[in-house]
Amino acid sequence: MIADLKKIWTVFTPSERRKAVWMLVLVILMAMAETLGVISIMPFLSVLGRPAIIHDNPLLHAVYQRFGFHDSRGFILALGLASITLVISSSVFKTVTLHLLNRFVHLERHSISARLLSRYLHQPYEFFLTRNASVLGKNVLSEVDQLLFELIQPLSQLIAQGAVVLAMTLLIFCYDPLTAICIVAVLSLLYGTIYGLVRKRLAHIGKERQTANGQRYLACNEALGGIKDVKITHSAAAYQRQFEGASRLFSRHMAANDTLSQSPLYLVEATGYSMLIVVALTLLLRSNDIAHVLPALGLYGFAAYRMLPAAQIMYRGFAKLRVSSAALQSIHHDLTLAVEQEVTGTSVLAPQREIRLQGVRYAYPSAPEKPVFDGFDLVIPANTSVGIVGRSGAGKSTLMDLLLGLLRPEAGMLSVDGTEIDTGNVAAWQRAIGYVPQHIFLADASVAENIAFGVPRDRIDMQAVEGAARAAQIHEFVVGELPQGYDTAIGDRGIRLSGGQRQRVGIARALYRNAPVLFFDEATSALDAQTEETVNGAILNLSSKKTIIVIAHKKASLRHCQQIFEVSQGHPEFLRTTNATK
Ligand SMILES: Nc1ncnc2c1ncn2[C@@H]1O[C@H](COP(=O)(O)OP(=O)(O)OP(=O)(O)O)[C@@H](O)[C@H]1O
Repeated sequence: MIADLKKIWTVFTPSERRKAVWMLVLVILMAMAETLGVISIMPFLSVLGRPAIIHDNPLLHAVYQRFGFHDSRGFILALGLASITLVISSSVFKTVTLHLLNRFVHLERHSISARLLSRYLHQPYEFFLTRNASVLGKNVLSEVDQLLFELIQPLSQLIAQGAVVLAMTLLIFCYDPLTAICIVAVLSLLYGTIYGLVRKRLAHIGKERQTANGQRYLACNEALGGIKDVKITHSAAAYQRQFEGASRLFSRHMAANDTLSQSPLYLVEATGYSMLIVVALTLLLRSNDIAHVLPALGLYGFAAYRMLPAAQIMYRGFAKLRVSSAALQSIHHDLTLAVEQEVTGTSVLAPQREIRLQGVRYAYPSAPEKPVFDGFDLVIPANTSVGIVGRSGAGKSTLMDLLLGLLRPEAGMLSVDGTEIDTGNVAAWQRAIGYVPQHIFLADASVAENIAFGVPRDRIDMQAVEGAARAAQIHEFVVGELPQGYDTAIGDRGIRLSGGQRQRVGIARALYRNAPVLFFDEATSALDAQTEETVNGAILNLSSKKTIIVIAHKKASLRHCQQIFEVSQGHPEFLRTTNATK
């Protein structure tokens, strides 16, 4: 538990830790205000029960004299009003503190999920080859909620109510130490025993809840993301079952968690109120004077009224800490992932002479013993067009990812004009690149926003968008057939466009930035022969001063390229230099 508490502390940033300390101070003040409310009822009840006490008790007498009261009725009235004022003020203060606490917790949700997403986005590309995207999404959106609302919020309430219980105990202790010790002992024994009985079950629920939550997200994302395959293979029922299984388990665990963390309340309430009656009877037997018993009973009653729910909330905090431990572990782990220092700047590393892969070895993390390349050499002269072919699985996409600087060679290097590409200059190299992948990702935004991908709407250069769209042979379609031209929304992942149209939007995107190096990974495979020919011709015409690298399955798609290499068995084989001119 101590380890978990330390982890929570490290999840906060230094400024959030300072805020957390302020919250703690407010919470303690809240407990003090509450105690004052309880104390204020005592003189009122004492005088109400036995007005003569005004003159017996020196403190009451001094107050009576100081404010110039003439009869006990007026004094009782004033004491009652003072007590009401204190109780109301303490409630107002509590409400404000509660709001501040809630604000802190909700803004923490924002802060932690934003930092977690940022951590993920700054991981190297390889990280995403081994981690499932929907699990990462679940961590950012759902596990952070679990951490905040099922752990940090109950924990803050635990501290708040802990202070209340402590203040109440001290108050009763001043009045009657033995009773205070008895109350604390009984409450601790009750809650301690219950917690001891359920703690293992709570930890188990926490772990299973997290797995079930992941499976829920996975089933949902896969079914909706691959809706076409789901429809055609009629696998909706299977996905529905997969989702429902995980979702039901998740809900059952949440229900068990709520029950286990709430159920002792009734037992403890029953015990608490029974104890109150026992205390009342004992007091009555001891003094036989109801006037003496009344104030003490008022105090105990009010203290019990405040203490029992507070003790229950404390128990709930401990129980939630147990259940949410698994979520805390994974968020804490991911928040401490090392991130690549992003090199800021605008420099562009455009090749003047060559792009070179030299002695490159690369194996995927999941198959470290099976390198895709070992001792791989390739030289791409600047301002030429180079085609790369190879059978399926030969390593073309891996080669592309190495050239793009997404994958880092384990041995050997990628260099541009003799400069080795490393973490310090990979961003400058990538700024020189326009890339058209095999599967183009289109955002649910307008055509213009998709072509100028990543550029804020108001900073899009519409002339450049149109120029790129013309070169990619999509301009006529956009202005002629789309209802709002470049402003037309193309739907989630471009669902309102054909495969070829999507590819051409992707090509226009690569051309928009006017990058000196263009990579095409099977980028024209969805185009008919005539459009492919026109697109390829247009790209090569447009890019008279560009280095173009094209990956294709069919050699025929590479006829515009000046050099063609075939990748086979981890090595490039120079096939030919074509007559293609740029
Ligand atoms: N993330 C990965 N983890 C492990 N192995 C991988 C991964 N991606 C690809 N591979 C393996 O690396 C080899 C090269 O794959 P790559 O995708 O580069 O081939 P390719 O030539 O582009 O194939 P295709 O033309 O079918 O797209 C294959 O044996 C493949 O199984």
